[in-house]
Amino acid sequence: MQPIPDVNQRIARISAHLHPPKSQMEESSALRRANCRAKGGAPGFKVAILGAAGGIGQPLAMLMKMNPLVSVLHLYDVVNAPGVTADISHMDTGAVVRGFLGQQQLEAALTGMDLIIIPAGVPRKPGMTRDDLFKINAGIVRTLCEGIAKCCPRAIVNLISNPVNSTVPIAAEVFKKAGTYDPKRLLGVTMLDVVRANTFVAEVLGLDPRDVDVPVVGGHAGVTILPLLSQVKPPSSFTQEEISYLTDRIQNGGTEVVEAKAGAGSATLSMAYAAVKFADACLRGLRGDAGVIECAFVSSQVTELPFFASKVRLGRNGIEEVYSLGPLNEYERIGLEKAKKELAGSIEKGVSFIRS
Ligand SMILES: NC(=O)C1=CN([C@@H]2O[C@H](COP(=O)(O)OP(=O)(O)OC[C@H]3O[C@@H](n4cnc5c(N)ncnc54)[C@H](O)[C@@H]3O)[C@@H](O)[C@H]2O)C=CC1
Ligand SMILES: O=C([O-])CC(=O)C(=O)O
Repeated sequence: MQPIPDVNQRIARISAHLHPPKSQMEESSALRRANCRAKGGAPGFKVAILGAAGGIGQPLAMLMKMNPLVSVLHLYDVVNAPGVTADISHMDTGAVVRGFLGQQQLEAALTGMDLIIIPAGVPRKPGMTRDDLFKINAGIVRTLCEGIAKCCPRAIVNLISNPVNSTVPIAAEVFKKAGTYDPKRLLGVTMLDVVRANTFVAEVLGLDPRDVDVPVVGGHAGVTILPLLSQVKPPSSFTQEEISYLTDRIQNGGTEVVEAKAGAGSATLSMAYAAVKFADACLRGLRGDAGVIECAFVSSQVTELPFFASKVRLGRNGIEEVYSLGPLNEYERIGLEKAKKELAGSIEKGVSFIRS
């Protein structure tokens, strides 16, 4: 049982809350309250979301607040972070929530974190490719990663901002430049491709999606998204028509949502779900759980390309093992060649953004 604080201590605490020092007065009341409630020593991991007020960021923050592995949740954005923080902080779950607004609070948001999740940046509108986002998102990712290199270089980074095929190489180059790069700790989030593949394959097979596991390799844009239907669990066979339909639907799942939202953005809710599924796997790995395996876009020797998405085993140091692709059929081998060709250009574009 917690010891009951004596009356003087309680009055002092209430007084500090009502009359905070000037620096705290200048912060929003949401930040002040979250700070008052900080528990410090609670078990669990410290997680920061960068871009927490956005379409993905908000449901992601809500779901991470519900995750029992999280003890501290930092919500950073360049707009509306105090509002989202005040809102999320009222949920009666364990994690202590703190908000951080604007570049001048980035370092405070990052310091001490175990896991950083980055959904910051602009989304697509109909007619755009993910690569069309490079112009704006490349600079955003660079700035945020410079902060990570300075304040929490040992944190695991889950990068969601598009184009993932280029933003992950950008992050790697920023970390290399700062002398902090650890390829085991940088993961591009491709989980939504797996989530979609499980859903669409389950629909075709008449199964519960929770019982289906589809490896999706390559990258996270169009033909670089390569579902390996020959390796679906439970083992299943498909007609050529089903294979063409499923491959096309999985590769264009993002565009399906962008078009349905008709200018109001891209996938946010399914992405938040996928991001939490992936972050939870990273945290279970950090905790030391055995056999945590998910697909992600990572530094890789599986092909001749420096980055590639495939199954990885997550552990106390981030990525413990990157798995090879396993046996591919002829259709998948052709798909792999197409994927590699496009990926090579996207990776190079990211690398040269920092080097040149
Ligand atoms: N990897 C994946 O599977 C997926 C990736 N995405 C990508 O995620 C990104 C975010 O998408 P949405 O949340 O829908 O966009 P959004 O526009 O709703 O939210 C983005 C948030 O980032 C914030 N932001 C902008 N610059 C920032 C900076 N310098 N520092 C911190 N925060 C900053 C904005 O203020 C905004 O709150 C997009 O690039 C999108 O393409 C989206 C879906 C799936
Ligand atoms: O399609 C987009 O622009 C967003 C995204 O990456 C996805 O939903 O897979």
